[in-house]
Amino acid sequence: MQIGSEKASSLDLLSVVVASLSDGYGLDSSTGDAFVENRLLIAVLSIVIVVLVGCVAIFFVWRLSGRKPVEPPKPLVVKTQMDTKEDQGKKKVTVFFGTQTRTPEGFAKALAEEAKARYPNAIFKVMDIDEYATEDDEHEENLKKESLALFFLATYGDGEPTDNAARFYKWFTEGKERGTWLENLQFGVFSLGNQQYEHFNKVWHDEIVAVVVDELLHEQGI
Ligand SMILES: Cc1cc2nc3c(=O)[nH]c(=O)nc-3n(C[C@H](O)[C@H](O)[C@H](O)COP(=O)(O)O)c2cc1C
Repeated sequence: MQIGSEKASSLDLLSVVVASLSDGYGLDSSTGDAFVENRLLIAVLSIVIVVLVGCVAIFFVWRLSGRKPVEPPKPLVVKTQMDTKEDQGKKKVTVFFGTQTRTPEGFAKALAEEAKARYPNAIFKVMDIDEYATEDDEHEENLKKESLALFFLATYGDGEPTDNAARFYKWFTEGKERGTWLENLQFGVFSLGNQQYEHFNKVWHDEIVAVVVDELLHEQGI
């Protein structure tokens, strides 16, 4: 079988090898050169591919090792105890939430986070209003120590407070005879409701849950 010495393809080489095996022919010198050249080419290509694969692998390892592990969101620390030493002298803000399915809690936490970033010298506590006091007397005792309180209160049922705010609401609205005792308290009340409800943000006497709290805070604070 004749094979051009200059341009022997892999196919040609293969057929020579097969022929030499079956017919006992040996490779002539030119075919041998082409074979050596192709082997060299394959070896170079193999090295290039191995180097490329290695580079890609090193790149991915480097990317993965450089990437910071995803940190879970830090829970907002809810302080229930009085000031620690480092807190003393700082403005204290308590953000209460009255909620059924946590929407007001989300707002309260978002506000506290934003405010913390803006006012690093203030201390923000986010508080489930139901956990503010175990006994009714504690409500008064604790509220007297507040200087700035924010309330996020949702309206439910026929314009009623949420379950977790019911106890505070009852205590607060039934204690009108307390007179003026919150004069040092600055406060803000945010009402959460839905206009699609007949009693949009309303309780008896056409008052809003949050408005009731707001009005009473005014009454008892001024
Ligand atoms: C069963 C139910 C009753 C509600 N009743 C009232 C209502 O009487 N007046 C009102 O303004 N909003 C009402 N809302 C709307 C909620 O106050 C509002 O969706 C609020 O954001 C819910 O907060 P949450 O995450 O604490 O449930 C009611 C919602 C539900 C699901």
